Amino acid sequence: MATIQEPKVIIVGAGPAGLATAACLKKNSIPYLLLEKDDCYASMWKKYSYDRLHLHLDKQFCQLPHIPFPSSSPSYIPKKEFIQYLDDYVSFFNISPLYKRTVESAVFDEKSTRKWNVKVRNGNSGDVEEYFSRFLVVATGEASYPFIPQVPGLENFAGEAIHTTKYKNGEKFKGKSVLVVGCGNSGMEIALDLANHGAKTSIIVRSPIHLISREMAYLGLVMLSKYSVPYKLVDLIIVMLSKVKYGEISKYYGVKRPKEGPFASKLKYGKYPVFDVGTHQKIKSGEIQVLPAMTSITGGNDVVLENGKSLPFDVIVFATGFKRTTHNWLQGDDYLLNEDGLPKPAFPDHWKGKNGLYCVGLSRRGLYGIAFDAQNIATDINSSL
Ligand SMILES: Cc1cc2nc3c(=O)[nH]c(=O)nc-3n(C[C@H](O)[C@H](O)[C@H](O)COP(=O)(O)OP(=O)(O)OC[C@H]3O[C@@H](n4cnc5c(N)ncnc54)[C@H](O)[C@@H]3O)c2cc1C
Ligand SMILES: NC(=O)C1=CN([C@@H]2O[C@H](COP(=O)(O)OP(=O)(O)OC[C@H]3O[C@@H](n4cnc5c(N)ncnc54)[C@H](OP(=O)(O)O)[C@@H]3O)[C@@H](O)[C@H]2O)C=CC1
Ligand SMILES: O=C(O)C(=O)Cc1c[nH]c2ccccc12
Repeated sequence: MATIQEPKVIIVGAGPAGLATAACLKKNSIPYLLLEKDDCYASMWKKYSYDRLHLHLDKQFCQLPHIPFPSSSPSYIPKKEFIQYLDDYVSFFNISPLYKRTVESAVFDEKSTRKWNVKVRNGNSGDVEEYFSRFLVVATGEASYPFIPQVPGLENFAGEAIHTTKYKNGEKFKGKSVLVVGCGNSGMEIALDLANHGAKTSIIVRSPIHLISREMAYLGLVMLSKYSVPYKLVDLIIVMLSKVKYGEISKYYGVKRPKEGPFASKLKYGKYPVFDVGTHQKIKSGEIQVLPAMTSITGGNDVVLENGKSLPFDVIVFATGFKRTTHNWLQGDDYLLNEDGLPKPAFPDHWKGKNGLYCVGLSRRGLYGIAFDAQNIATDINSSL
């Protein structure tokens, strides 16, 4: 029986960030343990996202360390093909997460030689297991907890109310009156999918938004990553291109663009620009109705809006994003992560905490940011051994 080396590193979360970190540690022959609460890796992609999802950045900005996408892949990778890429990645690096293991506490013990003490609920047996390591990597994602706002009367809504993580496609909603709450990339693309499937679709837009094309995002990222063009100038160019293509958006959305540019808004406030993949045309044509914020639900199916109007719906899809729950289990970290589970240190030093604590995939730079973080973490741990 091979002796199981005590892991030098415990990685929490087997999404793309945890997988990338595992691969980079493996490249440095550093033993790790990868803990995952679900029954598979990349569950957000495999189980909790909708059918028509594509990577909305060019593939060169979405690959994980050491393995490029096949040259035959399209620029914007469909979900199924991205999952295949992850499957190949896991096989190549022989990554074996420990599944159904929810980390319930991680405590740093200065006096112990083993430093991080991680308690885990085994989803199969219900038992609490204990693991120890010198280093701990938080890879639990920006989108680890589906957020549904507290809407007065929601508990009595007579129709169906779901979060985007439960939405696959619009087939079963044909002919139904569906309200999408939230106009981020999930909400805008799901509204398009619903309209394409014959649902009577409305979407709530309550805050300023940036509407850009995938090509504009590509131009922005190339300017930033390859030519180090200052953010402010990139944002100025992107907003100008957006105005040329989409005009004054308040005419259709009832809101203006934010004062700060798309890249600045994303990095400072986590407000992502909306990549238009066809929704704008349906909003312009009136096929998708834009509504103001909702205030409550009354009388079974009626949604009350902030303009005082009340409209009946059969279905509500909450495209209201995600929160993090790191603060529920990570103890003793007063440096790296804030109450919202995001890094306090500014980029590019956001991935390294104290006492051997690291985070990966929390820099609001998507898969591109994951590759950056994972390689830095493995290099830093390697230099500490
Ligand atoms: C719908 C959607 C589309 C996206 N599209 C893109 C895109 O096109 N391009 C791009 O660059 N980025 C995109 N992103 C952003 C993000 O970069 C990627 O989704 C990527 O999957 C993030 O990977 P991750 O590993 O950081 O997080 P996740 O994929 O969320 O993985 C985190 C893992 O941690 C596990 N976990 C959480 N808490 C615990 C715990 N306490 N114990 C054990 N395990 C735990 C979860 O089960 C999960 O498997 C998208 C995000 C979403 C939600
Ligand atoms: N590759 C792709 O094609 C896709 C990528 N993504 C990515 O996944 C991540 C998550 O995106 P997404 O799921 O859209 O979540 P986001 O957090 O990006 O968007 C949430 C939206 O919900 C709105 N909202 C929240 N609460 C309310 C409320 N009470 N009433 C009305 N609106 C509300 C927010 O508006 P407000 O600003 O007013 O709070 C915001 O517009 C992002 O990084 C995104 O870029 C998502 C889908 C597709
Ligand atoms: O899609 C996401 O969640 C991402 O964070 C991908 C991403 C990386 N850099 C960006 C710049 C503008 C918009 C999205 C992204």
